[in-house]
Amino acid sequence: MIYTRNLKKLYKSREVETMALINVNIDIDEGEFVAVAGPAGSGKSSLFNILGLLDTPDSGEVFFMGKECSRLSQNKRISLRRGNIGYMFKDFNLVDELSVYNNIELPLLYMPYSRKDRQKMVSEILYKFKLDHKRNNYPEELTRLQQQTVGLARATVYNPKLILADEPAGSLDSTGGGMIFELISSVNEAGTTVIFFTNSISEAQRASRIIRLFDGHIVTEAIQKEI
Ligand SMILES: Nc1ncnc2c1ncn2[C@@H]1O[C@H](COP(=O)(O)OP(=O)(O)OP(=O)(O)O)[C@@H](O)[C@H]1O
Repeated sequence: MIYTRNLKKLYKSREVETMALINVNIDIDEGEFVAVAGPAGSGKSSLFNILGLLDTPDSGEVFFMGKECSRLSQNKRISLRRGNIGYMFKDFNLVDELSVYNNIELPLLYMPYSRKDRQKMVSEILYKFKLDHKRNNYPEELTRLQQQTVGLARATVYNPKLILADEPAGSLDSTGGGMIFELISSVNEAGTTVIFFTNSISEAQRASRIIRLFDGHIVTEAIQKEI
């Protein structure tokens, strides 16, 4: 599904150079549920952005669905990720001015779906995630768990092949975190590959496999349980 070869990411400012990723090699198969775990500054966001085709490495390669993407133009990366990759962000990233329904519909507006198809897709996911009664509410009227559930609904409404989630429970209490991980697991069980990024080992243990990052390196990989 997605794999990398000798990824390097370097940030340069006038005074300092930071190696955010150093020779990162990962292989993720279709249908896997993988956690990338590491402390602050270990390179998780850099890897999220590169695996999500939002950014490119300074060297090394990224293969997504059989295609090498590290040197693709921005437009080509946009068309490859559109419909294929769903993103969940730590701070939800919902549009405050849009209702729950319109937030979830938003990515579909950039894809070739008719209005009728969009209505069907959004209604189905609202029902599935038990958000139907909130369809006309705005983000500020929701609990944090409901906001993150809308974030997951928006990431999955077009049935992407891969979901990338950056600290999906980072803004939630442990009960809310447990509930969002149950929903993410259900999306994975339905066939979507999931990679989530976390600084919490107990959260990482919800995955089938943990990839540990430390100072831009992969430290160990552990199979947690049979898939
Ligand atoms: N735009 C940038 N300019 C300069 N340095 C950066 C930039 N982005 C990240 N870094 C540095 O690269 C390293 C890896 O950062 P990254 O954000 O990928 O790690 P992280 O594990 O996601 O951390 P956090 O959990 O704090 O978000 C850190 O040392 C960070 O300070």
